[in-house]
Amino acid sequence: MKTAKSPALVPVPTVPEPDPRPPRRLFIELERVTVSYGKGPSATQALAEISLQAEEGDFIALVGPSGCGKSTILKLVGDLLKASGGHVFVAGREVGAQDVRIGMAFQNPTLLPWLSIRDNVMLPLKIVQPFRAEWKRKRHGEYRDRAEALLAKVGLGGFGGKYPWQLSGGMQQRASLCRALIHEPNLLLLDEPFGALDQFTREELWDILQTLWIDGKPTVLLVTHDLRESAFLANRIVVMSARPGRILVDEPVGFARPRTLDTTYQPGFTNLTHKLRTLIVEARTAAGGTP
Ligand SMILES: Nc1ncnc2c1ncn2[C@@H]1O[C@H](COP(=O)(O)OP(=O)(O)OP(=O)(O)O)[C@@H](O)[C@H]1O
Repeated sequence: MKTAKSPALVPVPTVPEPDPRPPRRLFIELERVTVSYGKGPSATQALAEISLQAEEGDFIALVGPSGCGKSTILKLVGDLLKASGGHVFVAGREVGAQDVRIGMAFQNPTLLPWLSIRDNVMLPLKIVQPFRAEWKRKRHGEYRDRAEALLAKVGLGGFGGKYPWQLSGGMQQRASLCRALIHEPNLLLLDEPFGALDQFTREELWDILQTLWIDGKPTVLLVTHDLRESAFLANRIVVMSARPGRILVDEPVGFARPRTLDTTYQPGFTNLTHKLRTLIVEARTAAGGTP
């Protein structure tokens, strides 16, 4: 008598599940870019030929020896500097050809001393379209509420009416982060934003920045000398050689989000920061610097 074959024994062809995530767009592309400052024999070659790509929503940390051209890359992508050679594309067009909403923060919070914290934070809404068109109508209502909500998110609820000089350095830097993010930028350029802060405040701000990035998913380029900071925040760490800067390593960082300070004590984390440190020490030594 024939018995029916157990269906479990028949191999079922598997069709791959469609990936529910939309494909990510290439957002930044540096194609064989070089930069020299000045001309003739006194010119400084800041960047050797470099190529770098970032997808929409990437969080990339740029690390490397002092003077290797990290800030130069931010200036190129922010259209504050023209490349000497090669091409810089942002949002699919040559940089500058298309309006991209950019937020920036630097080591020095650069808040305007004659404006309240709230007015400092609202500044991009006064300047950047499409917000600018509605500035007069919304500055005392919706925009003010938006600034207050963001300030509350970084622990500055109730400080909107104060002036920069009434706040500590860490509080000013929080406000400067709010100003960088109030207009919901697609691109966030951060140049050592926590470099002048003590370790505890810095770690608090990592957490805040991570939350803001998870919420808004801007593409971020972060310049930092703090390797723990780079490994805590970034999903890719780009290590550069000494000047003229080249890209030595493009290291993916896969720790689960949200990362916490506990993440920084895991062996994988310390191994990564150790590896980065070794690379940078080697790069400095190769360039004749102190190991
Ligand atoms: N406007 C300028 N004119 C001349 N040289 C410049 C100018 N800006 C930068 N440089 C030089 O170009 C090189 C790269 O500078 P950049 O600021 O990009 O480096 P960096 O890696 O961000 O440095 P750091 O880590 O010390 O902040 C440095 O040697 C710097 O002295």
